[in-house]
Amino acid sequence: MMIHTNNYILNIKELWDDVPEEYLSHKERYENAIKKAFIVLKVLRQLHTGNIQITDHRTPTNVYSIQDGIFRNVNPLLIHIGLFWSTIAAQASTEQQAEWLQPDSSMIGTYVQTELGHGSFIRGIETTATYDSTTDEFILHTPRLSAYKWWPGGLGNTANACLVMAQLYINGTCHGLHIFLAQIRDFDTHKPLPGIKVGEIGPKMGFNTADNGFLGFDNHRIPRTNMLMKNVQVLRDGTYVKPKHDKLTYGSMLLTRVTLISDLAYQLSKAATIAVRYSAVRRQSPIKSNEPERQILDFVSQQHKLFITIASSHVYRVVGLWMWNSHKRVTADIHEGNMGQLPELHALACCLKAISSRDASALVEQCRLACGGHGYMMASNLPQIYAYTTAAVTYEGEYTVLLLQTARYLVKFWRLAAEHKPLPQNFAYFEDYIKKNFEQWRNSPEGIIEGFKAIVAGKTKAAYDTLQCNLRNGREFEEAWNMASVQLTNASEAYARSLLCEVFWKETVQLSTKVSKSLAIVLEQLAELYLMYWALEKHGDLLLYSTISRNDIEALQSRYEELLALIRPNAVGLVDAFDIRDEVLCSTLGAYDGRVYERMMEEASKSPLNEDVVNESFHKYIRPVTMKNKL
Ligand SMILES: CCCCCCC/C=C/C(=O)SCCNC(=O)CCNC(=O)[C@H](O)C(C)(C)COP(=O)(O)OP(=O)(O)OC[C@H]1O[C@@H](n2cnc3c(N)ncnc32)[C@H](O)[C@@H]1OP(=O)(O)O
Ligand SMILES: Cc1cc2nc3c(=O)[nH]c(=O)nc-3n(C[C@H](O)[C@H](O)[C@H](O)COP(=O)(O)OP(=O)(O)OC[C@H]3O[C@@H](n4cnc5c(N)ncnc54)[C@H](O)[C@@H]3O)c2cc1C
Repeated sequence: MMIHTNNYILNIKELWDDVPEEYLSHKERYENAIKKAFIVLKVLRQLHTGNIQITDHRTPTNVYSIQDGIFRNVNPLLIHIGLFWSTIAAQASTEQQAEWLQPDSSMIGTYVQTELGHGSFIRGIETTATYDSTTDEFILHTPRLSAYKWWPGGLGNTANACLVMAQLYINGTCHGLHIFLAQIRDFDTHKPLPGIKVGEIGPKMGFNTADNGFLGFDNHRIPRTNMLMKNVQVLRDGTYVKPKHDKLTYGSMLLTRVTLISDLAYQLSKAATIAVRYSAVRRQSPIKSNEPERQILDFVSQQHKLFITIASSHVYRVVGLWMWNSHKRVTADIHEGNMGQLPELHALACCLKAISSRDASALVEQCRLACGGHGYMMASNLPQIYAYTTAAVTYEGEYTVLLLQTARYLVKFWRLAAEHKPLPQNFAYFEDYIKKNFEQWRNSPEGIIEGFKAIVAGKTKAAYDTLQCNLRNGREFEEAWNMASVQLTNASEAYARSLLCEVFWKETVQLSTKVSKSLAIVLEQLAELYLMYWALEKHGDLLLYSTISRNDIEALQSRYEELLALIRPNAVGLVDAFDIRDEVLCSTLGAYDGRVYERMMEEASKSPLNEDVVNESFHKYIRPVTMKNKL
């Protein structure tokens, strides 16, 4: 059947709510979401098997992105689709994949790693998987309350299987964390299997349809062949065959961190679309007293809040793709047995995931504030986008924890530089910094990129020197590291920013040669705006670590303001170009037709509090008090 999938999905009536989901109870929201999730899953399966064919080259992406509109919150099958299948595909042996990755499988799975007691420090995970060679089984066990799994999406009510991260024990020896496939509910009745305690963790700031759950095992047995065995094996006699790299088990986290960058770009484009369109419709105060009220988008301070959001969405789209391609290359190398590029990929993914999620949530919040009071309405959809985006600062590796991973990588190269040992080309600037080979400041994108590299070098040096000083004062390495951790995270943050600036600028310049002259001009303006914005934000660091002067900063400020004016006429066109349908934006403020006030009134009329002209609480509670002496 040849179908244009977007229209197909848009026409499935059950996927679209008459009553906004905010008016539903926690339970009703889940039930509504799960109904929709299985309609979407069916469409995805039909796409997979070719029963529905793609007539639009962008369709696979759109099926996923349109889910934001269908669920407004989160698809309870997000982890089933996004992490369960991908982890099996990446970490299970060929035979396991053939058995488990069937399109008509009965398994609805999730990725179960975090525990009540441990999320960031995963070596501290307490769930055990003990090999019993007499029965050829692993025994999964939750030894205490803190070992209960806590958080996995879809675990509460939906999943009947999961990939569980547990400490592997063979003959009393702990071999560390490994991943096991465990069935947790009966496929037919959906009742928890004996030895399984499973449930949902309750309402959260966002992710309220994600069905996050808890799970405990009471000596639950699974076949030995349920350990994911692509990179590591346990043989029938209990022999342990080590992986080629001891962090390959962490591969799903690495992949998700990479994919999140593009997802966050998309969330930013939604927030920018809403806030820019609203700012073009909204008029408040004249600029000159004798003039009519102006579109709020004409206020330069409003442009300052919004254009960086448009630019940042492009940055994370470009850098997300760049990281995706790096991940593909490194994974292909790993298949060939070459692990050499893995540490770099991990270091990049950590800091870029941390900064992209932090930037995205700060900018979404900025867009919400830029819409004034109306941005606070759920019907603007900005609160939901914020709640979704800010969760990404924590999940898949908490912000600070990930920056500290990247800091390990930076410190290694600084040590090489300090000891005058050879450095890879991409860290040659560390040596320049040590030799004080400072470039003369240039007020240009290239100059700013060099300036950011000087900040990375300067901050890494400061952190490294503090670390060494702590060591000289007799501290043990881990303690010295903890004492330097504020400076270490600062160095990582600067490193991420320098990467973002460099990759975005270079890719934009390259892209500009392939598109029309007029488009190239706008793309370069956005890229330049991004670099100028961050140079001005970090001007204190530039003064500390580069050769920039006060005059240079003033010139940067003027150019930045010039760019705001240049971008203003294209602002609405730029967000229209994100091409996000009204059904996905779900925003009274951001719809394409600009009927903001009409839509707000239409949404308000859906409030159950408007169902009765006089609410019954008046008779029960208000009237007895207000009319007490008058009756
Ligand atoms: C679009 C999808 C939407 C998704 C929806 C949301 C779903 C959310 C799901 C989740 O949140 S799942 C749970 C995610 N949990 C985490 O991310 C936990 C974060 N913690 C960690 O990753 C680790 O604990 C740690 C912080 C990396 C430390 O691990 P560990 O204690 O084992 O490390 P060390 O022994 O200290 O060794 C560090 C050493 O290892 C290297 N390394 C660490 N991770 C990786 C990796 N993934 N790949 C490659 N290498 C890795 C690291 O570079 C260090 O190397 P050296 O410096 O020692 O050379
Ligand atoms: C919406 C959502 C969905 C999730 N989905 C899943 C899922 O599907 N599957 C799953 O397994 N998990 C999931 N998680 C769990 C998530 O991965 C963890 O919450 C996350 O890894 C952070 O761990 P934590 O909660 O233990 O935070 P903690 O590590 O306790 O962090 C608390 C504070 O301690 C600091 N801190 C901790 N360690 C260090 C350190 N070494 N150095 C410096 N500071 C430190 C942190 O910076 C932070 O400020 C989800 C979480 C959320 C919010």
